[in-house]
Amino acid sequence: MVFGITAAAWIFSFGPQSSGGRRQFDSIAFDRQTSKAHFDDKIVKDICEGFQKHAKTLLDKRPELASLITYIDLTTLAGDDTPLRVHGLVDKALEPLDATIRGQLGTAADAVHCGAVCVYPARVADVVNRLKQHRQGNRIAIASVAAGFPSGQYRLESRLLEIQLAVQDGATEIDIVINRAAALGGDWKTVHDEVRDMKIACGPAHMKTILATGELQTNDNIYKASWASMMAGSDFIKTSTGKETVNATLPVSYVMCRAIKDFYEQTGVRVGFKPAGGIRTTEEALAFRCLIEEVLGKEWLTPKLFRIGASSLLGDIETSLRNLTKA
Ligand SMILES: O=C[C@H](O)COP(=O)(O)O
Repeated sequence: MVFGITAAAWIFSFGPQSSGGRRQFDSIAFDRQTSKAHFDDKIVKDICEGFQKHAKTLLDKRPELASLITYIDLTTLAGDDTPLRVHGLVDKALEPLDATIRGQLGTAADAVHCGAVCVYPARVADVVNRLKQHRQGNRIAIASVAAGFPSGQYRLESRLLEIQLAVQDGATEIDIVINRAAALGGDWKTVHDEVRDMKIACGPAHMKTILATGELQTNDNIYKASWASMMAGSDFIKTSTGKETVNATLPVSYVMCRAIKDFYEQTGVRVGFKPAGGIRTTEEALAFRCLIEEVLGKEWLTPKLFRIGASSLLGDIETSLRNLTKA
C-alpha cells in the first residue's frame, strides 16, 4: 500500500461530503493522496521492459490470444463512418473468428467475442439496429465516445447533453474526455467536478474517462488526473482518444494502474483500465495484459475491468491465431 490511510479514513474524507447528491471535491484529501507518489522515468521504463518480456512468452499460447479478443472495444471513429461500416463492425465484434480458428479453439470459441463496439454518438443507433438482427446481440456492450471527444473544448452544457443523447439512443457505455486545460492549470477541482457531472449524465451507462495522457506532460499530472477521475465516480480510466500525437504507452499505463491499485487499497472500489490508441499488434496487447496482471492482479483480467480500445488490433490477433493453427 502506497499511502498509510485506511479505507475508513477515505470514506470519511470523500464519502459523506456530498451536497445535493453530488460528490464534493476535497482538495486537502486529494493533495494528501497524490503528493506522495513519485515515478522515476528510468525505473518505470525498466519495469515496462519486464512486461514486454513476459508478453513474448505468451505469443504461442492460443487461449491467451483468444482471451485478448474479449477485452477489445472494437472501434471505428472516423468522419466517413457509415451505417454500413458500423454494421460490419458489429458483425465482426460478435463473430470475430473464422471456422478454422474456431475449430482449433474447440468449445472455448463460443465465448470469444469483443467486449464492445465503440463509435461516435451519431452512429449509436446503427449499432442498436444491427444488434437487434443478431440472436446473441446482447453479448456485447455499445460504447460511444461523447462529451466533446476528442478535444473536450466545448461548453459543459453541450458535453452533458451529448452524453444524455447517446445514452438515450442506446449506448450502454460512454467514453468521456477530461478537461485538459484545467488539468494543465492544476485545477483538479474543475477536472473532478466536470467528470462527476458527466457521470451523473451517464445515468445507467458505465463511464470510461479518457485522460489524454499524451497531452498531460508529466507522470505527476497523469497520477493526479487518474485520482480526480476515480474520486468523481469513473467506472474505468482510459489512456487516450487515439487522436493525440502520443497515445497508449506502457509507462503511462503503469502510472494509471498504480493509481487504480492505490485507489482500490484506499476505498475497496475496483476501477477498470482501458489503454487505447495505436495498439495494433498481438505482442503489444499482450504487454498491456501482463501489466494488468502484475500490477493489479488476475482479478482485473476480465472485460468488466480491462478493455483495449483498438480499430485494427483484431486482424493481427487473427493472423497470430492462424499462424499457430498452421504450426
Ligand atoms: O478508443 C479507441 C481508439 O480511438 C482507437 O485507436 P486506434 O484507431 O489507434 O486503434
